[in-house]
Amino acid sequence: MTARTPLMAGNWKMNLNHLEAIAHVQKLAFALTDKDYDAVEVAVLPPFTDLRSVQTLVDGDKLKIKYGAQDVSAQDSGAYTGEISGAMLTKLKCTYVAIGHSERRQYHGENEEICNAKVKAAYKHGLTPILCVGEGLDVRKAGNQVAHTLAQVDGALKDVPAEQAESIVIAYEPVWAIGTGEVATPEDAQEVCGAIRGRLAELYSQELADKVRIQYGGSVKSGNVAAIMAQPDVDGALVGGAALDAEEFVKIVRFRDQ
Ligand SMILES: O=C[C@H](O)COP(=O)(O)O
Repeated sequence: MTARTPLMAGNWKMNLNHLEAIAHVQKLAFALTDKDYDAVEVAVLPPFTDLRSVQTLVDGDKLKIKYGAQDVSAQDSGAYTGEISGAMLTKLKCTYVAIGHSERRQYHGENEEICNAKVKAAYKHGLTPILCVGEGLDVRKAGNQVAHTLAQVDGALKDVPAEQAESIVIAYEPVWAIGTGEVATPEDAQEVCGAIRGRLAELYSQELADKVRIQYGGSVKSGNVAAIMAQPDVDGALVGGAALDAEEFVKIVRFRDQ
């Protein structure tokens, strides 16, 4: 089995303007040490309007924090008002881009076909997708969380070759746990994250599946992160609300101390 470096990513959603973004990243940079970066990869996903400020800070101070966007257009360029292309994000030296977050699926009608096109667009432009998947409460109550989530994985990875898919990050985010304070139990997280790894092995190979990082997301906090990270198929967290508090996010990065 390949050792997977945990990825702790803060998804700021529609919070923090570009000035607040600078102050926030400075706080993270001040607190995080080489010891932290040796153990964990740390990333932030600010709103589009913050990315240039974050890039300037990260470049200027040679920070080890990675960053990325919360969405990307499936198109390369042209008459797509309001869209941001992968090339634009690469130009800003983004590493990651979240694709198919449940809020994009819920409020912007993003389905498997769109997520698949966005995954392909991300790879085309040299970005690493953080593909977000996960079931809503009705599906969970019916006990169909694994089948539902695996169908999302299948759809988003359709015709994506192994040499690209091996670098993907998949974030399992049960929708009922997002922003609700109702975190999945470690066993719930492991059940679905393990099934995702199993599906990657079927779609590609066990070797590829063992390389892919699978995050859990949904009400992650410093108080619950250690138990979730102790699960064998959980390789990081996609953190929403708690990532807006720099001190709390640093504690999450230091999950081994909690
Ligand atoms: O992308 C992050 C997730 O939506 C989790 O958000 P949350 O930590 O506020 O529950």
